[in-house]
Amino acid sequence: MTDQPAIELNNGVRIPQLGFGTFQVDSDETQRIVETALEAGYRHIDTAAGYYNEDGVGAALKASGLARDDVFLTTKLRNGDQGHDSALAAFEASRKALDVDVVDLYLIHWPTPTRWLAPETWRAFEKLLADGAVRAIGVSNFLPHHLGRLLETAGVTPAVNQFEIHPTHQQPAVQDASRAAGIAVEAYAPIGKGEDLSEEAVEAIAQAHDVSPAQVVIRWHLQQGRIVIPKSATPERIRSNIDVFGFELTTGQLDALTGLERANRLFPNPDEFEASQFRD
Ligand SMILES: NC(=O)C1=CN([C@@H]2O[C@H](COP(=O)(O)OP(=O)(O)OC[C@H]3O[C@@H](n4cnc5c(N)ncnc54)[C@H](OP(=O)(O)O)[C@@H]3O)[C@@H](O)[C@H]2O)C=CC1
Ligand SMILES: O=C(O)C(=O)[C@@H](O)[C@H](O)C(=O)CO
Repeated sequence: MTDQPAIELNNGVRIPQLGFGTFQVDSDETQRIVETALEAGYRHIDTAAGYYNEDGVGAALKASGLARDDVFLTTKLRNGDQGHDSALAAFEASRKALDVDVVDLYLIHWPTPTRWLAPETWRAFEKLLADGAVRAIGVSNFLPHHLGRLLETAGVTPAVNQFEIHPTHQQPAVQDASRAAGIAVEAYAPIGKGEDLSEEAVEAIAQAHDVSPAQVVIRWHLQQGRIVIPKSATPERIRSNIDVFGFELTTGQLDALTGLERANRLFPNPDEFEASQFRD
């Protein structure tokens, strides 16, 4: 493992704080960009059954020649596979596609509150954890009331909540509720799908440090203790997005970025997103 910051999860497992996202990339391209990412030094890859590219991630891992223990792999359960037995079957399919024995972090992708199958899904996740098939279990897109509802019946507290956080949409109440429950906060769409990079404050801070706007925003997440998983399919950006350990933002610069909040949601509201994520 390269010398990068890690966060200790609530069960003692350590996750590299900076990871690499793979949403909206097909399998072949995923293999190429994950190979580039691993060469650049990323040791944490984020995928999902619903991205239909887990096999590309697995192929890149094999091709890299890195030891399995040196790379932290996260995948997620598709909404349509929630339920106890269906989650266990879907996990086996993900494990096969990734071509690994153990997944480091397995997430319930969305709460799907109308169907609300989280309690029985979570029992399956707890079994996978007890069996050693996964090292940590968590959730994604859970708002405070979804966390509260899950915790009423959960035996194991989720290790991670992965949700949308970038300068123009930070969801402070979700961050606070997650942390208060001992759940690590992981930022997805961390640079606002690229859209937050043209904010004047971001550009000014980038100029001051002679770095890119993306490096500034990634650094803002890291200095605030969040796990962060930027995606890029562009080799130069893949490399520069991890080159963020040679400068530090001042408190004033952190505050200026936090001041960009304007509830600018780019992904669905978790209270409304019930899509199965099946392809057909
Ligand atoms: N749990 C969930 O529901 C969700 C999880 N995720 C996860 O989070 C990851 C990251 O989120 P994502 O939605 O991909 O968005 P990001 O915020 O990571 O932004 C990705 C976009 O920014 C561009 N970009 C990347 N680096 C730079 C740079 N240095 N300069 C300029 N533009 C740049 C990319 O372009 P290009 O690729 O062309 O370089 C791409 O268009 C996902 O890939 C996925 O793994 C995301 C959404 C939902
Ligand atoms: O990227 C993800 O992980 C997602 O779950 C979402 O992008 C979701 O699948 C979607 O497509 C929202 O429109």
